Amino acid sequence: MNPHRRQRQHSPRGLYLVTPDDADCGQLSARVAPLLPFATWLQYRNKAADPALRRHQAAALQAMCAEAGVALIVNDDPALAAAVGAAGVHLGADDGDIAAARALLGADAIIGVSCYDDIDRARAATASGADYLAFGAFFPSSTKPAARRARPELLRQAASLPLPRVAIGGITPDNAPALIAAGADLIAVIGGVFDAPDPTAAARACRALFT
Ligand SMILES: Cc1ncc(COP(=O)(O)OP(=O)(O)O)c(N)n1
Ligand SMILES: Cc1nc(C(=O)O)sc1CCOP(=O)(O)O
Ligand SMILES: [Mg+2]
Repeated sequence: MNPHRRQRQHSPRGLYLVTPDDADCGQLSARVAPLLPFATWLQYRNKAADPALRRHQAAALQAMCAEAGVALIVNDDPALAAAVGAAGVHLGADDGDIAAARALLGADAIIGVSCYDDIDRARAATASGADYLAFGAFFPSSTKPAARRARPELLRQAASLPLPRVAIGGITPDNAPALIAAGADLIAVIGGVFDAPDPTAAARACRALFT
């Protein structure tokens, strides 16, 4: 079995690092490499890249993740996840359905679903075979300023569902403890790590919140 997919059998916890849009392949790899020791999962997300660049960057990150023992999850695009042998895919409301992704990626793949502030969407995703549920945005996000906002109480409510809960949106090492106390199993972070004065220290601090 792919060792990165084996995590699906356990209860994943920790930092779910998400990449910033960065068109420079070498720079993206150099920014991510020192952070991988602190990440449970890495999501490749680049909303600005064309398909060729996305393919190139996803393949480079997959090689780094395989080396580091971190599961790579590709945002939006099950076909790209399959092409580079990633561990899974993250699907939002506009990104296609779980069944199609499952058919393409197989039973072991990690398929995550955005639930925003909507517990009914989380129930439906659970019934459709999702592997984790993402809620947010919990804090103002400079990456996604117009993101719908969610309250920590939603994480408590989602404890009734049998899947890992991911919190996203404006998360930093300073504000994450309230979300973890509310039940977040993973914190998904872009700016709170990559825009920090010392990204490695920020990633380490996120990781330490789960120990
Ligand atoms: C872990 C995680 N949670 C939520 C999202 C957002 O997905 P989506 O709503 O499809 O928005 P985009 O990221 O595609 O702009 C995510 N990517 N990851
Ligand atoms: C990609 C994304 N999705 C969100 C949601 O609420 O679904 S918030 C968000 C942005 C996450 O980046 P940062 O950590 O910089 O705020
Ligand atoms: Mg999406």
